[in-house]
Amino acid sequence: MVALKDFGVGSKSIEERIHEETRYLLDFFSKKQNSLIDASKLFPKVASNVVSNVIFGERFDHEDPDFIRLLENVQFVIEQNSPFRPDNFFPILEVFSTTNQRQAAVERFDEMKEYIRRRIDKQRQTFDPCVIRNFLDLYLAQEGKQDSKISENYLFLTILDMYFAGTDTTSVALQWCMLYMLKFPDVQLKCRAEILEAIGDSRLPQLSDREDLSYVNATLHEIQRIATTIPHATLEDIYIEGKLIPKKSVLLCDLMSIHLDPTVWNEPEMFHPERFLDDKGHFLKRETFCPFSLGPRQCVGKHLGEAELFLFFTSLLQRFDLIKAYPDQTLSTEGTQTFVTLEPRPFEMKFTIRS
Ligand code: HEM
Repeated sequence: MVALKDFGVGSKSIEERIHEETRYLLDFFSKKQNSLIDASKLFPKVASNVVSNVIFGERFDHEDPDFIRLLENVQFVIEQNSPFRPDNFFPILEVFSTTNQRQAAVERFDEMKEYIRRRIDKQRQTFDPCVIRNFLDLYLAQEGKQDSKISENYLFLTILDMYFAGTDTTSVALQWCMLYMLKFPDVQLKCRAEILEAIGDSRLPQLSDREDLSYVNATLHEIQRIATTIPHATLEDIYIEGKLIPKKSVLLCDLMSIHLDPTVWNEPEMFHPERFLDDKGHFLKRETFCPFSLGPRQCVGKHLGEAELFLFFTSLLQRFDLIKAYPDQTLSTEGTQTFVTLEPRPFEMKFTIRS
């Protein structure tokens, strides 16, 4: 995980990996002009494909049966082990969970392991220790060494963790981005104007463009004030302000209490990208903005997540008008707390090539 902290693992940069997925998306939306798109179905595949690219060194076609099965298995195993299952809160309910379910989770996990094992074997044939191409190569590079830190089981669990932590969070953040652009077309116009002025439309946006896009940056930060949370478990009894938190408790950090604190933010319920701009219109960093949490256990995928949001958001606005599915469509900005993230209510939208 430490090696992955900036996800610059391998010969391809984060930017190249995200650009590969971006090109697919741009092509997909160009072909689907004026069709209704359900963002909640598309963006999980987009986000997990970037994770796939980090792990396996290449993206999958969205219809590839191996990719679909891999995602189904990841989802199934995660749901079976979720700290949010009712039987985690009320252990008595465990008597109702069937052996079949547990057995099915074990079988899915084994199937996934088998798939990853096949990929490792395939990769072994072209492996060159001097050229680390992706996460699996990192594993191959230290396989069999005496001081090796990654066992095969650790590798499987880490891959599961990456799909789990890197899919829902990024996909939900992208869905919020779309929703806010539909809801606030004036902000959408301002973002696009800034993108076209700084970059034009003959090349894809790059991470180095970030400093020239203060308003876009401010808008992304403002959208991300609607935060996501991911749980931790305590390894031992701990005391916080005299209160005992017993060993093995699942802890959630309520980031929204920081992002919506009226003593910190003026009218926190209002969508107002300008709060992240200074008097001169330059991007303004705010210490109380922490969608990736804080401290040693903050999100290890922070740089990857930020890069994905920036590159997908700017590339889509550069090419397309994001428009409501129906002119009188009402869009709620109230979220639903599902699993670990606050998701927008399902909505459809259209992408038309910029007028
Ligand atoms: C917009 C996108 C993302 C957001 C908002 C986000 C947010 C978070 C948050 C709030 C945490 C909990 C930190 C804590 O409890 O202190 C977390 C943990 C984590 N995230 Fe992310 N994340 C995003 C993308 C990603 C990506 C793309 C990956 C990797 C592929 C990733 C991997 C992880 C992992 C492995 C952890 C657990 C870290 C630990 O427990 O030490 N995240 N993330």
